[in-house]
Amino acid sequence: MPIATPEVYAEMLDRAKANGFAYPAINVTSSQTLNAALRGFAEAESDGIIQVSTGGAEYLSGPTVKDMVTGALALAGYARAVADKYPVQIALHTDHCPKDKLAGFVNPLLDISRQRVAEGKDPIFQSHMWDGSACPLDENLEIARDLLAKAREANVVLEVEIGVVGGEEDGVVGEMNEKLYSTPEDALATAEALGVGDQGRFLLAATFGNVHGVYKPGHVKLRPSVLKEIQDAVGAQYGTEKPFHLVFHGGSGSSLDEIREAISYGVVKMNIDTDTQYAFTRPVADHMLRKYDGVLKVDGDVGNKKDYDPRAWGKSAEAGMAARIAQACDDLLSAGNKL
Ligand SMILES: O=C(CO)COP(=O)(O)O
Ligand SMILES: O=C[C@H](O)COP(=O)(O)O
Ligand SMILES: [Zn+2]
Ligand SMILES: [Zn+2]
Repeated sequence: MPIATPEVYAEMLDRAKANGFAYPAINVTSSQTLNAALRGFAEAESDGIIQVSTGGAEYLSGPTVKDMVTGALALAGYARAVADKYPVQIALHTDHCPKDKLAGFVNPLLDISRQRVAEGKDPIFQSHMWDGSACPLDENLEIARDLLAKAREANVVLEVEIGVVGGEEDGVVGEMNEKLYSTPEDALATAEALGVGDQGRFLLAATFGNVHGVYKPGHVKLRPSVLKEIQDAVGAQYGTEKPFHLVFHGGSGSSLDEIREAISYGVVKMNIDTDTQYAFTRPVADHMLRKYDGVLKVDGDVGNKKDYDPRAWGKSAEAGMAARIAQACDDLLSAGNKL
């Protein structure tokens, strides 16, 4: 299938909310992890979302080049070419973009998409995330308002974050405090600033103890009921049930109960990175340890080209990651549910 058009993406998101399921949103950083994600979605017969972080985009441009726009465009171009071969709908998204990176990432990408849409083409990415969680809420929402207007012109969905996601993001470890839980007041302010879909389509990452990375139990507690409080408060004010399309960050390591409860409150997208990173690398570790005398030139020997060919371990890595994604599709009830 071609990459989801804005119309198809809108239908995907609305179907998920109406039918009580969510899409895994998988972070990718290379053609291999992208191919693994496509394979995982196809094997689960699930539509899905593939996303790239600012660090991922920088890496994709070449680790010495470090240009986020170049890397993001390269990833999208590659995805557009290969996604055609899979029987599922895939939307492309860019992950957390803080204020100091807007000018070098989301703004130029939105400009390119606006230009394309003016020429009658589809946008490059179907959605972008603005992460204003480090700003005061007023400023976060003011920037979100501007971006939502630009995104609307580009036929792009905007994801915004209220509250804070803990753990690691681009190597920076965030604080663990009460800000990890969004409040109904934050959500009401969001609806006031951005509407409830009438000023342009947006996704809301309202936090409920979400953390990037996987930690030992007891670190922070996920409280999905925070999402219900938010939907109920804003729903009562605007006379709609579950007004927000919600995003669950830090999906790795979450229990099935937490996931299913969150979905029941209107989560339509769950981000997964750490678990799929591990699922990719685990088979590589196995390969290197089992075949160390093939991948290394031990004691002056010549090694084994068949073992150190990057495709040999790359294929196992991709299979491992694809299986974890198929698992996520089962957990999120998107498996077997494609458009
Ligand atoms: O939220 C995420 C990306 O935005 C992913 O979080 P995890 O790495 O904890 O799965
Ligand atoms: O933001 C969280 C995702 O796990 C992306 O991670 P990254 O910023 O290290 O690419
Ligand atoms: Zn954040
Ligand atoms: Zn996140």
